[in-house]
Amino acid sequence: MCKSSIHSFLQALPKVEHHMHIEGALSPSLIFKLAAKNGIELPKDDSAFSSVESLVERYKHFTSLDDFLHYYYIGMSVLLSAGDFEALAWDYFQHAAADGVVHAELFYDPQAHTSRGVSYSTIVSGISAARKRAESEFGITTELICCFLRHLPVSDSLMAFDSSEIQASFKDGSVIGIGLDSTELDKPPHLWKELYAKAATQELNLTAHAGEEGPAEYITDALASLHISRIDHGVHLIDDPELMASVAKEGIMLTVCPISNVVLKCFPSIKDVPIRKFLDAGVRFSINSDDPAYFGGYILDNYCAVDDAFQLSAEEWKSVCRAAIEGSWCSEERKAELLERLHSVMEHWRSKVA
Ligand code: HPA
Ligand SMILES: [Zn+2]
Repeated sequence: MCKSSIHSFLQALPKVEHHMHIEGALSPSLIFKLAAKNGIELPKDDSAFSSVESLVERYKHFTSLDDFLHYYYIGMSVLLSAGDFEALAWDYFQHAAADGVVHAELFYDPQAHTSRGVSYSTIVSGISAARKRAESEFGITTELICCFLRHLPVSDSLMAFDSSEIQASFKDGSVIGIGLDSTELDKPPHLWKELYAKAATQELNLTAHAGEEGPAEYITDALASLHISRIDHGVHLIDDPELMASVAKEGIMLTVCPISNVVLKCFPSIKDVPIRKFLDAGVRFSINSDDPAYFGGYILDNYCAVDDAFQLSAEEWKSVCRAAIEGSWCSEERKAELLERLHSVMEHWRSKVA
């Protein structure tokens, strides 16, 4: 962890989170609690589910994205009622508030719940109750991004997208964009071209996971076929200097998740995550937690890990935070407030170190 004065500076920075799966905030203790409450039997043939401690231990040994996703989908099987989703989201917002998050754009995976018989309104109403409370108690503003699952047939995504409940949540503004997540290898982005074309006609914001485990070509493909304005992860951009220069020039933001990348074996250590290379190449990025309850770190842990590995200057941290605010999908008024807040934190920091 970082030294205490740097830590307090990083804590105070007004953080925006763009890459945070709400189901990835489901802690082992909440999994066991909700499983007991809801009478859900966790797998008996996997000793990882013997106790909270054994599950925490298993999470330290993920071998790949798909190895993690196996546990991610079992974990979320305990979520049944709106109250369960509210408890999950509230757990996240308490961490977010402590870490200095001021605005969060949260992913959720409706297909993973509706396929288990949980209604869409149960998911969204539970998360919304926690969102309202986070805004009134912590001043954290939030948006929702509906993610579609790549391990399922494309036709499933199209059916979900067209469902009256999901359409209603786009129309009433409670959900502002779509994303694409889950298994990446052998699932090239262009397969979801029709889904993204439909979403574009509804003026939804568009993002997709690309170049996490998959190659840089998937980033090219996602930009060309899906017309996304952000790239989730996108770290394999580093393998294609020409593409990197074009992403920098276009100002397309990557939502980078350093601890996730190390835990899921995309890179051997945080030092290998191309943070410094992106800074040098002028690639915009935000720093995010992805699935903090599975990866052992919330957003501030990610900021601290990056600082430990790369020793960013205060000005570099300011530019990371500014890019994150500017790359958000909130109102221009909210962005202006957040930029003002960033300015105040920087002034305060400079007066302390002067
Ligand atoms: O990092 C991720 N990648 C793909 N799908 C996911 N679903 C949750 N987290 C992830
Ligand atoms: Zn993700």
